[in-house]
Amino acid sequence: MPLLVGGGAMAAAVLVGDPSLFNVLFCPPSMPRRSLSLGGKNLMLHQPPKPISPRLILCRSGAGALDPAAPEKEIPKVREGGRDQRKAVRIAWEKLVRWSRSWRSKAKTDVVERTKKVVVLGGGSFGTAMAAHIAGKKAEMEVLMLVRDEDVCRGINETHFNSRKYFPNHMLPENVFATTNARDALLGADFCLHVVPVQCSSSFLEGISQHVDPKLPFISLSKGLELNTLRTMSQIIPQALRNPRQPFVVLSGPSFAVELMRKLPTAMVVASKDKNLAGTVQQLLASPHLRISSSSDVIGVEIAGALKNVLAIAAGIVEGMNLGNNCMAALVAQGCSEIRWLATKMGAKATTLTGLSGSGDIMLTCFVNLSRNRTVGLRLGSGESLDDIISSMNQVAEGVSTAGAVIALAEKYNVKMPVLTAVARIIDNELTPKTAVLELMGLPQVEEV
Ligand SMILES: NC(=O)c1ccc[n+]([C@@H]2O[C@H](COP(=O)([O-])OP(=O)(O)OC[C@H]3O[C@@H](n4cnc5c(N)ncnc54)[C@H](O)[C@@H]3O)[C@@H](O)[C@H]2O)c1
Ligand SMILES: O=P(O)(O)OC[C@H](O)CO
Repeated sequence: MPLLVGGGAMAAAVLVGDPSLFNVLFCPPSMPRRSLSLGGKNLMLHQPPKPISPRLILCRSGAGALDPAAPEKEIPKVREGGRDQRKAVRIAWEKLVRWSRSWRSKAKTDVVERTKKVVVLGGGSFGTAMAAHIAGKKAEMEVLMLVRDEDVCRGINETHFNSRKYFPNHMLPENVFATTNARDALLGADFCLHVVPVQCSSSFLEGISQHVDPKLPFISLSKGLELNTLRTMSQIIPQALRNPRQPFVVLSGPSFAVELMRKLPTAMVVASKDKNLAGTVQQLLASPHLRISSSSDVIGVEIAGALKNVLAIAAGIVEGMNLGNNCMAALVAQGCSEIRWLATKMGAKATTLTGLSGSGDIMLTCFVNLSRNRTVGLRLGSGESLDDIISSMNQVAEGVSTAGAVIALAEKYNVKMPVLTAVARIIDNELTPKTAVLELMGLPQVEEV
């Protein structure tokens, strides 16, 4: 693949046709160059001295890629440089390793040691993946999933698979069990993971509240806003349980269930008003393939997690309409600003919005086809009706309901949110994707804020 040199060439490549035909790179003037005429324009070209391939950086991928026992492929040297420079880099790396080791030596492990039982509310895609993750931390720990479906329950207990809709190829650890009985599920639990879709969480929790210990810490993984009340999970859970003091943390960030299940490296954030509880849950969940940061910004993490699903629908629409990469980048950047405008007015910290639960999850959900919200958008953009899309899906896409709630919140906090409002209008079938794009492109050209 030829390599285009310099900004002029890059602009020219875009003008003359398909930029994907080129490796585009800025090179030092000392590199040998040749010129080429392309589409009537003279471009400077050269072949790279060595092939530059992502494979040199990402040697291995997939499940088990982090297994320390697996043989390491030799990484070819791709960078020339003086001995002093290499030494400086090595020293910087060694400093990082020492710092990391001293942290790890101080890290507490008592939470996992003293945890005997974890209950997981919700037997869907993410509930199953998180149950498997926690069970993998200690074989003696009981991880009990509360599910609705008797068949799913039997499948998990008898075959160790949740294969009816999810993960037919992933055997669950032996210490994962299931029940349909809320009392049995909650009895004696040390922690509770809440992984039920937002719109049905309140009624579900009201139905089981008599079995919930008022001191049981709730870890919420559900991402969304309740449609009519505009509540987040940190409001829904204590209200449904009629206990304003129910210990609560929210866990969010870029994390597709299937990748967690495959033990691929993942990073998330826990947020709680109770710093000790955030630290405790961090310890409970962190593993060699799951990094957990902590935060006190509950509203920031919740709003970012809820709104990224609506933005992912917008990104899918752009993809479905084949509007190109420029459009996608512009849309996602605008969406990030809209999320920041609303979230900061609601009290979120700007740093949260550029962290894992904000930018991290926005990148994952807007750009990766595994996202169900993006898939809804993609199908809307390709001309399918929302009813057809929803009736053919067997998993939740939280952004569909959250879209309506966002617009009500935007009004309440007096924030203009053109992209997210357009998504809500498309979902309400009041605007076609095409008209929405034309209207968004016609908005006043304003100063960037
Ligand atoms: N799947 C992921 O990769 C992922 C990652 C991070 C967060 N989440 C969040 O986790 C939450 C759950 O997502 P999921 O992927 O597990 O969804 P899912 O559609 O795979 O499963 C939903 C589960 O909730 C149960 N459920 C549905 N309605 C219910 C009701 N009325 N009462 C009780 N249970 C009910 C279903 O039986 C099912 O077990 C969502 O808020 C989602 O945004 C999902
Ligand atoms: O499949 P989605 O769109 O619900 O996204 C799943 C997770 O939220 C990704 O972090």
